[in-house]
Amino acid sequence: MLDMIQTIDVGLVVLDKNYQVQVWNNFMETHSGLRPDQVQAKSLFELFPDLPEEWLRHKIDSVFFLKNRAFTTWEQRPHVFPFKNYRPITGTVDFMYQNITIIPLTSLTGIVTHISLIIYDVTDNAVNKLEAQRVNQELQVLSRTDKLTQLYNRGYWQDRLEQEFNRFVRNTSPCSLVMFDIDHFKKVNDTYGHPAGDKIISLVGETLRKIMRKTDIAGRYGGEEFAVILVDTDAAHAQGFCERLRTTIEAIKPVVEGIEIPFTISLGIAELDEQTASAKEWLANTDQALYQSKHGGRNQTQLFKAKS
Ligand SMILES: Nc1nc2c(ncn2[C@@H]2O[C@H](COP(=O)(O)OP(=O)(O)OP(=O)(O)O)[C@@H](O)[C@H]2O)c(=O)[nH]1
Repeated sequence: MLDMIQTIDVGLVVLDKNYQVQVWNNFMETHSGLRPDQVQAKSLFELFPDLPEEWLRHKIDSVFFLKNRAFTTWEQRPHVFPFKNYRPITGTVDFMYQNITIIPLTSLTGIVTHISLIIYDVTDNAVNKLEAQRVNQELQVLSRTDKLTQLYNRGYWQDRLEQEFNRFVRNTSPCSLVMFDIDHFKKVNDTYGHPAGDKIISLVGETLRKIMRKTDIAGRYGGEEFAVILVDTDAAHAQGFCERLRTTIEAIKPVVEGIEIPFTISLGIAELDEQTASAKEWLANTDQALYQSKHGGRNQTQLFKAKS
């Protein structure tokens, strides 16, 4: 029995009521560097001052008291014992991830005199799961990002528009929607080529990201059309934002492959109000304001006004 306990590939520690070590198997010796005779009858917390003492005492005490098993997982606490990780495949992490089971050891008279800690090395599982989570998160970001501008793509942005509309219905803090479009962009493509056009689109995305607030929700709505939800912003402040964006873009005069390509944008704004029945209507109102800017001579901002 003792031979078996010594050679199994999990850690086994038996503690008495004073947290003093009674059994310390090979696994524990190998990973801690402490021989059984060095730990025998010594308090676990003196041997390992870095252990999460209060938390572990609480767990162990409840096993003594309730006579039930307790478990801790690496998701709650990556490791309890600070053992180094030597596994070849998951060698990128420094510490061994651990799951621990705490088992009450009952005497013939039914009293819990000792508890046993079983320590499982779950580094491979943990690292694989963390890696899968990281990749999923990355995929999620990629699936909602427009490659050229690093803004949200149309699909994701439209979901956010619906969300903001529903939020407004609940708490009515002001919210404005801006749509804008690069003026005479067909001419830019036709004159300087599609790659130059792409550079201009990406430059607009970059400028927008610099000017907007972190809480604003910006997307590339179409080819050379952009949309921004200005959270907590009324029409007057949205107008200030639009003019800042418009004049900044007008002043850029980018040079693409040695040629200066000045360009401008036209913008439309609609502040959300109680008369707006849906996100779709909000978008249509904003588009109408943008249309007025185009027809008013471009390079300007127009505000949607509901017909009275
Ligand atoms: N380079 C590039 N061009 C695009 C992209 N998406 C759409 N376009 C082009 O954008 C142009 C849009 O042209 P129009 O809708 O006629 O509008 P416009 O020329 O900007 O004129 P106004 O909007 O009326 O000022 C078309 O030539 C499209 O081919 C893109 O991703 N890259």
